[in-house]
Amino acid sequence: MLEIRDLTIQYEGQPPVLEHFNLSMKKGEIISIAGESGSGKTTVIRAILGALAGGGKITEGEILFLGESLTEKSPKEWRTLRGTKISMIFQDCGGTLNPIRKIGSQYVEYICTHSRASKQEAWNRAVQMLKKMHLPDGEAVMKSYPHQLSGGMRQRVGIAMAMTFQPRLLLADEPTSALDVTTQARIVRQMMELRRDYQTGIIMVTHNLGVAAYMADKLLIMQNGKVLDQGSTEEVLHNPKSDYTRKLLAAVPEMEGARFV
Ligand SMILES: Nc1ncnc2c1ncn2[C@@H]1O[C@H](COP(=O)(O)OP(=O)(O)OP(=O)(O)O)[C@@H](O)[C@H]1O
Repeated sequence: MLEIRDLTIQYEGQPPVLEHFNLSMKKGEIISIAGESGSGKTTVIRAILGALAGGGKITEGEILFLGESLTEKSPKEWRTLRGTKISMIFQDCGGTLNPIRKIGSQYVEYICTHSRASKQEAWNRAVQMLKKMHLPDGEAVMKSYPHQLSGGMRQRVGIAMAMTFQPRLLLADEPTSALDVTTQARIVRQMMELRRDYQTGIIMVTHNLGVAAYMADKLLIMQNGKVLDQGSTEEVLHNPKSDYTRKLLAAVPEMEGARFV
């Protein structure tokens, strides 16, 4: 479904921040990218999204999604893909909601921008998605302002929005890092339910190897723009090739059972 070949990315006037990056992803797969701050994790997913920050450029390589080259797409074509076939969630999706507008009006607008749904259809669709994310009273959430919800609830609204069009690929940048452990665990389980129900593939960037180990089929460990370890989660956890991965693993206090940090 997604093939990244030999991808190299540079920000203006700097040496490459990502070098010869490769990744192959099947439908419905969950891939985690872990590694220290500044290793290039966010750059990878922003490149897939066609939204590299300030002056970031792909200088080599290509990204193929559903057999088509993304790197050859115009910004307009890329925008069409975003929000329907490829979606993204952030560390604090709630923070991207407008604080002075109710969730309902923002969610309905989002659906109407990306489809031909009427406002009523969009409202119903939104409530249904909120229910899917186990928000107890979707109607009440729709009538709330973002600040009236907890961080975990806002994050679930963000994930519900991102999943509305049942994208083939969900890019998640530290989706649980800002939350307490119990809420993290709940959101991790809910993301896995979404994969099960919609066969959405997920690429998740995380500092948290516990979350990565629990969720991912494949694991990539990065440092300084390079991939040090890559393979099935089992393989990387039990037979790491690099000293850096071994060090990261030794620093995870507990990875079994329901503990994610
Ligand atoms: N807009 C930018 N302009 C210049 N350099 C940038 C920009 N964004 C990122 N970089 C550089 O690219 C490198 C990789 O950054 P990136 O954000 O991809 O790392 P990361 O692994 O996601 O880190 P973190 O875990 O802190 O988010 C870093 O050296 C960073 O300084």
